[in-house]
Amino acid sequence: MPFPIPDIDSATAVPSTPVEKAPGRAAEMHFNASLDVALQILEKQKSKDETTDTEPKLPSPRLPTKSTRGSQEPYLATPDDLITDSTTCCSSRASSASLTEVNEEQKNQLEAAATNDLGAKHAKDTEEVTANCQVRARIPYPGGHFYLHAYHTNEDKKEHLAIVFGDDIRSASLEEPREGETDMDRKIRGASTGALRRLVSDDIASRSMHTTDAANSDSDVDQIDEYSRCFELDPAEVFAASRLSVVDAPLVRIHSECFTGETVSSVRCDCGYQLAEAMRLIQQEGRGVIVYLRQEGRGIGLLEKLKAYNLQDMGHDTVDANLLLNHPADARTYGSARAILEDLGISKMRLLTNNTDKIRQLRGGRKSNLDVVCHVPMYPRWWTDDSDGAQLSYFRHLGLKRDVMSEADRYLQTKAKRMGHMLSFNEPFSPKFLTPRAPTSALYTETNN
Ligand SMILES: Nc1nc2c(ncn2[C@@H]2O[C@H](COP(=O)(O)OP(=O)(O)OP(=O)(O)O)[C@@H](O)[C@H]2O)c(=O)[nH]1
Repeated sequence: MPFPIPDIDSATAVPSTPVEKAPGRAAEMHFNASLDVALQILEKQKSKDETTDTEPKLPSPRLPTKSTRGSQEPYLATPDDLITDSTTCCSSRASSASLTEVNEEQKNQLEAAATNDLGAKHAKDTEEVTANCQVRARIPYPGGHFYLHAYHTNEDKKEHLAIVFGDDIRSASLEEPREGETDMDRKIRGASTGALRRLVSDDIASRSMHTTDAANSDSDVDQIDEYSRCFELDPAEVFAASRLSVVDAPLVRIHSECFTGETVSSVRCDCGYQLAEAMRLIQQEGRGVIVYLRQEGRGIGLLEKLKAYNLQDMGHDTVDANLLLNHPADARTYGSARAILEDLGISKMRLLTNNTDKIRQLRGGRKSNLDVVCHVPMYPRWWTDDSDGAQLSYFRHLGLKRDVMSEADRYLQTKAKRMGHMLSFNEPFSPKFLTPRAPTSALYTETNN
């Protein structure tokens, strides 16, 4: 069920403060801001320790700095380490008793650092990004097939991907002729040849298929009422959003790489589930795109994400763990995603997400002509229905009853509380908090007409 997008500027918990700076300078500012915050935290912790030493303390994490790495001697960082060694691993700079005891005030400081990060990130994302599809190949999938598109962009050196359902969604850059290439060369990279080439080129030139009116029949009134009530939205708006067709505004998911969640089925997060669910929903409609960005660990990379996991095991949530490692809470940008969607001829979309920052960034940017007409929430199915066969493997890993808050639930709760994600929770965690299940089946069957 798609939703009109609420007022995300006021709803989000992570405010956006645009910073008019060049990317390099922005990164430097981020580093300095984070360093300042870490220093302040250490100073505060030190003076607190000197004045009130009555509170019981958790054991302090002992992280080696560059000078002691390799020795068996445990080492506790001092503020001096923070200023003298800017090349040392971030975690060593932030290590102190404060890692295990981040109080409210410190949390606010970390939050402020996160805000600076977001401003810097938005400034960076105004750079013009172009995407070039290198190859397209058909991938058999239960119930049909999709086309995997591998892209190069001028933003980084990674191979970003587009998982495309629907034969009519074509990449303009892939179809462009390359100097000296034969028909066989074109076939090998998945571009069209002969008569098909002319057809596809005409199609790409007109892109007329994206302007068809919505044509679905009545939606389920009860479900619309339920959603309107739950999210305090105007039922008329919800109804209008539910009538958008797959041709007019296809389902799109912008997904960020998560090796742990997707490849080794970790249930510390909901990433693996979300990818599978997005593929299921889009395949059900028969048309849509998943842009798969190689922004592992919200852009900090797998290695740093694993360090963040260890901090989480010491009691920090995903946001604080990133900040304590001197990374932004979320380092991702969406310039490549915008460029890929534009290359695929997608101008309007229903975005599968709960993330307000993602919506804002997709709509923003200097060159963006993209229209996110509504968002389709990604509720974890295990909140509402644990009998769905499609999710069996997930539940096998999860192995939990619904009244227990899993690690993935905690991860989702942090996203809602601290990152402005549109997910609702009741406290304390109990089955009562369950949000009504998205009435996707009824709606998506209708839009298939
Ligand atoms: N740094 C860090 N990244 C994580 C962690 N858990 C998952 N990720 C990464 O988070 C990214 C997915 O982002 P999420 O915040 O879960 O979701 P989202 O894409 O922002 O929002 P939705 O569109 O609503 O799913 C992937 O790149 C994961 O690798 C973690 O604990 N720390």
